[in-house]
Amino acid sequence: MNFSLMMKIYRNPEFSQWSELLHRPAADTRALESAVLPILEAVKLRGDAALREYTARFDGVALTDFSVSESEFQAAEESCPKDLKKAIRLAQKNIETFHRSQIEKHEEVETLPGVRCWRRSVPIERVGLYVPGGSAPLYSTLLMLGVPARIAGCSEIVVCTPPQPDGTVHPAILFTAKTLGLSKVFKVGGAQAIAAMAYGTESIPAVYKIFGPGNAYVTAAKQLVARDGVAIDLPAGPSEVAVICDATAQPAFVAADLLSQAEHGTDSQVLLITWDENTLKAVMREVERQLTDLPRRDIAQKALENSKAILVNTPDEALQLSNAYAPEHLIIACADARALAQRVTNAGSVFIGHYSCESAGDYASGTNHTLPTGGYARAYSGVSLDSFVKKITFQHLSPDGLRRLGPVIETMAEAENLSAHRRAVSIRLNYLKTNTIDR
Ligand SMILES: NC(=O)c1ccc[n+]([C@@H]2O[C@H](COP(=O)([O-])OP(=O)(O)OC[C@H]3O[C@@H](n4cnc5c(N)ncnc54)[C@H](O)[C@@H]3O)[C@@H](O)[C@H]2O)c1
Ligand SMILES: N[C@H](CO)Cc1c[nH]c[nH+]1
Ligand SMILES: [Zn+2]
Repeated sequence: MNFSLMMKIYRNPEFSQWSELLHRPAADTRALESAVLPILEAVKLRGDAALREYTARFDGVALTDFSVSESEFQAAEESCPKDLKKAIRLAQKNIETFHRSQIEKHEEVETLPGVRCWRRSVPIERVGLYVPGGSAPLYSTLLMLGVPARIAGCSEIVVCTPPQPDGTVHPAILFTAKTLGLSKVFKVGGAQAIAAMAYGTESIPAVYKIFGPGNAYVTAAKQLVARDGVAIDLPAGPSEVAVICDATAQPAFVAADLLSQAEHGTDSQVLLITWDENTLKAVMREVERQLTDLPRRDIAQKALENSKAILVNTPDEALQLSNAYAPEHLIIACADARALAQRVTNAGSVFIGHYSCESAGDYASGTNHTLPTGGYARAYSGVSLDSFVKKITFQHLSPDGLRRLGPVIETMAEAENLSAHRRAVSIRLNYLKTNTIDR
């Protein structure tokens, strides 16, 4: 058994090797941009006609109508297995519970007597949700995006997802959409779907913010349309997991977790970090064993080639490494997992202890699975209720409030040489004193 062929093993790496450890297989941004820009331009200029061409080219389907009809929703509901429907409903309930808990109470505060400030969360009216469907129909992503969009109160919710080779959408995606009360579902995927939601076409309405993960084309398209003023959620690219484990971990559990993200795509990356050599060896053996009967073995195997098993000296070093890497998902499978979790500074979502598998967060624990990848977890959060609202600030100054604050504003405006700013105050203060407008 030669597992070093799958995942590169690093034993007690020097600090000088860290940049290699933290490296992710980078997409060729230039090549991606030159593939994606013409798609965006074509959809912007030619709307549905361009969508038809790209859908034929990339998805192999000739479609005349992109919108999912009522009879297709009906057929999907009938063909979706009962136990799957039940599972989707339970996951939806948990995701709802967790995201409802994010509703903020905004307090009104008086910063000075007569000067009151407050904030209100206002839903983004038009949002577009991208549900990946290239290599797997990720209906769970629709739950992760649709539930908070609904709770936030977004009034127009557009869903785009690639058609299957027979021109339909996977029944689980349509059942989920129906359960969430989302009826605007379009059979368009890839960069062309992002362009359609950004610029609008004859059949697909333009939105103000685009959400959802996807492959490199989708992620590049989101970043490019953002230059045209459409908001995007976050860079959610190829899936990743880092597992920090000690000798108390079950190697079979850890291997299953690593493979669960490796099977997403050949560009996924997984990291094993431990200070126990025997555990490292046992996990690697398990990975090799479990790989043999994995239906998506070829994909996972390729992803493992990008992946690393790292033997560190101490738990401290494990955490430092993980914080520097900023994984999308971090599993801490250690005896004192909760204490270690307190010291996580960079990660999308953290799974604590031997029974908190990452798939729980992918589907049904309640947390959101749309998370920052590629190191963006250093500065970005995953999708949450906040992602679907704007927080508008309000203030009200009474005459007394302005009397108190006015001189401060005048002084500050003067120091910036902005006399119109100053006048906006002085003209009012003078009016309060003399009841006349000073010209
Ligand atoms: N970070 C997260 O939160 C998160 C969550 C779920 C999934 N993911 C990731 O999402 C990705 C899903 O990717 P996918 O490919 O399965 O589905 P996808 O829906 O993102 O992409 C499929 C589309 O790509 C387009 N496409 C295919 N080949 C093309 C080409 N040569 N040129 C231009 N466009 C092309 C097609 O139009 C197709 O419809 C995976 O990498 C997975 O790891 C990430
Ligand atoms: N792990 C993915 C996020 O990186 C989400 C997902 C959807 N289905 C299964 N997994
Ligand atoms: Zn997953």
